[in-house]
Amino acid sequence: MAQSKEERILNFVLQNAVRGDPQSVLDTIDKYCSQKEWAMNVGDEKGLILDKILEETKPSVLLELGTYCGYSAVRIARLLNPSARFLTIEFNPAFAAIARQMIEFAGVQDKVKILEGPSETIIPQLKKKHEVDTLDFVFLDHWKDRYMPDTILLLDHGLLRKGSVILADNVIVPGAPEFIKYIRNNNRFECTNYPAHVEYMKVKDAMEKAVFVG
Ligand SMILES: CCc1ncnc2c1ncn2[C@@H]1O[C@H](/C=C/CNC(=O)c2cc(-c3ccc(F)cc3)cc(O)c2O)[C@@H](O)[C@H]1O
Ligand SMILES: [Mg+2]
Repeated sequence: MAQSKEERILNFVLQNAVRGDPQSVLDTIDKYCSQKEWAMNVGDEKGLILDKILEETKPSVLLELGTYCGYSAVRIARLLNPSARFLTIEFNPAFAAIARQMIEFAGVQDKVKILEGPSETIIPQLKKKHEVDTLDFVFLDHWKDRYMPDTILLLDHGLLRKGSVILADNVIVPGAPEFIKYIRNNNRFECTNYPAHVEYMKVKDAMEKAVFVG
């Protein structure tokens, strides 16, 4: 069976990165995706914005929507303290399998748990089935038309508390206009925009941080 792009990225990492070294996994994915095949990883420029916000927030309980190949899961997990709990939701089984191998190769498997399935099904299960009380940090990087409904779902299920940080990728390209309209006009969130570029391209993009004020 012909290999998928995602399998090619994973194999390039397995053959070129250093096992147990998350930074080498990130650098190797970025090298492959900037030189050989573009892929929708958050990348290093927006990744550094993500790193800075994580270091400011120091979250203990985190959720990511849209694992894909696991680049941002590795990026986030490498900065967490051992007691932190990080859940990432992915509904494509092939991508989840690749991400699992990527996370294990990077050596961060003890900090990340991949939950396979659609976010709208899993979010309502987080409290009872996954023993989550509230989330300190949420990274939105899945289908862009899901950012708003899933944010509302998080609110409806009492998963946000005063100070919870939501960080959304791609608010310019591909764009998440209804999410931006919703979150910037909702006085329960304080929003900050972080201009950047689409990963591995010169096209302008941005990330949006929304802090829940309770
Ligand atoms: C049902 C809810 C739900 N539940 C669970 N998992 C879900 C899900 N909905 C989606 N997934 C998974 O998330 C990932 C999708 C991510 C979608 N991301 C972009 O489309 C994107 C595009 C560009 C770009 C494309 C073309 C350009 F020209 C420029 C930029 C750049 C970026 O950074 C981008 O993130 C996949 O793994 C899905 O399986
Ligand atoms: Mg993205």
